[in-house]
Amino acid sequence: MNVQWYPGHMTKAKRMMQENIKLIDLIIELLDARVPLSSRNPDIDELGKNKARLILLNKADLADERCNDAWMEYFKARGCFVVKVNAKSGAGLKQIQPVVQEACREKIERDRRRGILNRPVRAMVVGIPNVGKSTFINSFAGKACTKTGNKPGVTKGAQWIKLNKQLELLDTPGILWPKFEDQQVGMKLAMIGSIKDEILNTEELALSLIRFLVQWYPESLEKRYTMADGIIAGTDPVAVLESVAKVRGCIVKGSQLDITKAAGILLEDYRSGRLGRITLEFPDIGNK
Ligand SMILES: Nc1nc2c(ncn2[C@@H]2O[C@H](COP(=O)(O)OP(=O)(O)OP(=O)(O)O)[C@@H](O)[C@H]2O)c(=O)[nH]1
Repeated sequence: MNVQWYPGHMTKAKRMMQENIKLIDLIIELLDARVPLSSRNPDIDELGKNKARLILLNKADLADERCNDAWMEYFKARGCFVVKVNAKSGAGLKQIQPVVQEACREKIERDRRRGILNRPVRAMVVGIPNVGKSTFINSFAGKACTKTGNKPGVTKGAQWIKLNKQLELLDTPGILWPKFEDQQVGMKLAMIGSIKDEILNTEELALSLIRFLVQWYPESLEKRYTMADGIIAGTDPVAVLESVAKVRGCIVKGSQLDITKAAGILLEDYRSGRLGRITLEFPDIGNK
């Protein structure tokens, strides 16, 4: 499956980010905890060089907790500051502030040496579409925050959300487009729902997901669809998808199975977490 999307907006978004990056001290990079490598755009390393960086493993509630811990270790071992969060419920957000202080220690000390005291750290949230940037900004900023509006010397239109005395957030997140050179990356991003289904072959995608689940999380299929003995063990993904269609009553024209509908149901069950907490890539063995 050849996954391509959004080509027209990329240049504009990148230019906006380049402008905004000049204004900030810290980049808060959101990754999807289910696909931390595939949801990462390496351009950020170039765009954000000389800036402090904090990685947030978002949607941690949808990912396998053991894998979350392994990914935390992976990023820490590479010298990154990392926190796992659920931007939707707010879980993990309290741990961010102290890590921000730590990530920006150099800047804070530099300010102090120059006699600048208490200048807040300015941060920008970046990430691929649908990773949870707006949700994060809203829940992290909460209700108590105030928008500080335009400031002199700052690009017109840049709005800052004052979170507390130590931290201000740019209210417009930076959108990074994922890299599709590797088709596996495109597939995984499609599985988590970051690519519009209209441009995909959902049956092919569902079959790929089934192949993965049969290998790594067979119990998730057994539990959700109470499948007959042997279907999952048989490892024929088509048989599994047909079984989903039967269990969910996806029938057309009297008795024919509606495989497209079953594929949609399976993908939605995965994306929403109804299949359980499932991570699609793991640090030790790469493409799981
Ligand atoms: N389960 C879960 N869902 C989340 C989490 N964070 C965000 N979401 C959901 O993910 C979807 C996308 O979130 P957004 O905040 O719109 O993502 P975005 O990165 O701003 O998206 P773009 O505007 O497309 O760039 C929404 O349905 C959110 O409710 C999370 O931590 N856990």
